Amino acid sequence: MAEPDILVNFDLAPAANGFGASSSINGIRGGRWKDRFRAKKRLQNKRKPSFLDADGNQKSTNTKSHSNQKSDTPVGPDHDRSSVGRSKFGNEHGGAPKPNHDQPIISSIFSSNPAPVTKIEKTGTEDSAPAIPTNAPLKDGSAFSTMGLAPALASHLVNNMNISAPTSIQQIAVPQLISSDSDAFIQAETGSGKTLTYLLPLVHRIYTATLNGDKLHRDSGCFAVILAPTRELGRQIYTVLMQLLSHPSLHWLVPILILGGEKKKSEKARIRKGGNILVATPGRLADHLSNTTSLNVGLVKWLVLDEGDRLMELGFEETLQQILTALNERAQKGPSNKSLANIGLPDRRITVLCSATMKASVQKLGDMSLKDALYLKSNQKSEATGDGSKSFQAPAQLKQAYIVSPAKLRLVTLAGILRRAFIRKKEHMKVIVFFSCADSVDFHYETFRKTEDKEQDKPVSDTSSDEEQDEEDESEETEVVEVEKKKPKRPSLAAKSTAPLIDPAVSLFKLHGSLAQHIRTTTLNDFFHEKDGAVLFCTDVASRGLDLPNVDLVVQYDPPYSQEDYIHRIGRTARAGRDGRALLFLLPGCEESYPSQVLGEQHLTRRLADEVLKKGFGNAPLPGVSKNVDPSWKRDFMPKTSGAKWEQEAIEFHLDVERRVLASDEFSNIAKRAFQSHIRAYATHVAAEREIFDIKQLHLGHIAKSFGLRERPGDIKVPARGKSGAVASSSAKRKLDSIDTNGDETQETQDEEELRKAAQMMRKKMREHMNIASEFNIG
Ligand SMILES: Nc1ncnc2c1ncn2[C@@H]1O[C@H](COP(=O)(O)OP(=O)(O)OP(=O)(O)O)[C@@H](O)[C@H]1O
Repeated sequence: MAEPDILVNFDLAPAANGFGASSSINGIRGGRWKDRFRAKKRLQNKRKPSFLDADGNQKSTNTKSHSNQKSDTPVGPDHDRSSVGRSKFGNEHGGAPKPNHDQPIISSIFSSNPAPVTKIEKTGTEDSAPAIPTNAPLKDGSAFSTMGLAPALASHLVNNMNISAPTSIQQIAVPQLISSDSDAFIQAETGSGKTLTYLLPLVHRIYTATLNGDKLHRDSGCFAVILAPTRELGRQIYTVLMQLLSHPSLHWLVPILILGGEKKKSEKARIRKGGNILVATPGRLADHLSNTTSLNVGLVKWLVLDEGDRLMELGFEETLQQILTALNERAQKGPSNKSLANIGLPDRRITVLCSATMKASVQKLGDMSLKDALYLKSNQKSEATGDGSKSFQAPAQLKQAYIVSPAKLRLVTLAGILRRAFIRKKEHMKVIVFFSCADSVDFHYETFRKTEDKEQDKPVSDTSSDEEQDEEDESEETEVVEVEKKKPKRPSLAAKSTAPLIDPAVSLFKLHGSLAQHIRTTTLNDFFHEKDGAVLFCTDVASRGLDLPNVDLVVQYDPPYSQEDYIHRIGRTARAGRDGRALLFLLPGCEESYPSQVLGEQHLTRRLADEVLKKGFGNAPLPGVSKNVDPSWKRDFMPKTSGAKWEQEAIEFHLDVERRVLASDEFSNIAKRAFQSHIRAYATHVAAEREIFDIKQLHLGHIAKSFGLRERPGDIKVPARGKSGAVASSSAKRKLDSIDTNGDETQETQDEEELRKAAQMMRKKMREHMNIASEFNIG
């Protein structure tokens, strides 16, 4: 955990006069923990009591004047202090102050914010002309009918699927995969139609094989296996496959979908009936290969590994190896149906690996599964790079931007962006916002849906984990696509609400790996079909492969964990030649180097935080924000600002969230969990990026503020999961306490060596926390 900040946030006696500090220690306010650490040491040596300012910064007590103090705690001494949430810093009688950790920290979101460290050279506007799309269907006269596809299939695409011309990768790869029996690695931009790129050749070849030989049936055997890393992606591939197979000449070809989280019994029944193309997640397929004798894979001629790098990242390497071994063993026994030999299917099993990005894990998977593979790559040139040679290029028409927002302004900035987005364009518009962890998704969902209406959707229960890890759980009432069609109508189980704080007409959804599978499925389905404006708050569970229509904007509220994740997240917009915008949130300071150091190949423009807030809050009053905030609150806690309407509106918005957190144990617990998980997730950035996402630079007080929390970070008691309302003493808090009170760790020296050791120790502790994967709810 981010103990460094806690070093100064703990166990420091408040000042005799809560408003008495005119300056921070040695002029240091906020800033790096190291500086505050040193300041604290110096102060301890002088044995002077000190206290925290409203932002969790340390203040000395040796001055009574507060004339120079920036109005962080705009609370006058004569104000009534009895209300919940009022500041009670100080001791009116001037006696020795006692630490009072029960008191919340009240501060303005607009004060004490660190300024950006980089110069603003070029700012972006939302209205500049889009570049020529690089993942669009070709307009050079290319047609599916000239690519070697069976005429029935080519006309089916045009007439029934509304797909008239191939994309660049389709034009390159489809003919090669039709004519060659080589393995292949397909790499092309997000949204460039890779799914059809591998489905078309294999469906074509199975189809033409049946023209040459006996009619095949669903129980003739399985010819192709397609593996997807997530259930959502598996379902999506299955849907595209169903559309392709809906052609009358292909009705006999039966696809089967087998996914983690689904009922194994019903899957077994479907496998027994037979199917020719299997779409699966790896864990569940491996399970069936071991336990379902009726699964006939002796004839498998294609193995497709979609989102190959993600399959590896999720730890499926061993499972994939098992699958490959099982397929090899059964193939060696020869086709189980002799009459199928020599009908035109490939002699050997073809493996196709697919990804929008190329990284070491994909290469490893390639080494494991491919032999003399063709490397099939889109040759669409990006204006940005000119030669199309970059391996991490986003579609050229996708407008990428970033915003440097101080921690305390993050929440209102997000609100401003979302409001603005729907003021500009309402109908059909969809926005996806990525968060680092499930708890943060939950908090922001609760924040923006702002229900005081008890009838509104209840919090959804957390019953299953991300991806496939909970595949053994058969207790869930989940259905596969075939069954869904027959279900009687019932109220949707989607994690969906209205979003009055954005726009009353906008629907808000949330998606993460801790939601039960049936809720995930329904949520995605409802978001997909939403006709009006919609916002999806999600984790990276929605970053790969998902093809959701009309997504105009992708916001990365928390930065991604790798360059590849960045590309995949933003790739949820600007698909198949459409426009799209992406916005990345960064904190002032070392994070500002992220675009140049990590995303060098991308072209991000910078948007100004002030501009965003002005646009989001400057027009109409927020419809959902309570205007019944106690006027004395406003008097006490709304600092003197420039007086601009947008500032006042933003402050009202934030105060309203804080008020709701204070007023509800349930919401407060959600906020605390989110804060804790957010910090922990932050510490999991890859080692190479740790200087950019440096946990030691985080100002925990400010981060807590962005979760509507007023407690000092070290006083935040994170409730035990699952026991609503019950607040358990968090282990994190104990550990943090021990850092502050353990003399071995804090008393001795002020020199650099000591500091270095402290930093090392804290990093180690962080890693220990991080290893307890279940403790923080990422996914
Ligand atoms: N030739 C085409 N013309 C128009 N639309 C197409 C064409 N091919 C595919 N599409 C559409 O483009 C969208 C993206 O396709 P797909 O999901 O296969 O992309 P992808 O390259 O796999 O993306 P990602 O890398 O994000 O997984 C889908 O809506 C699909 O229907």
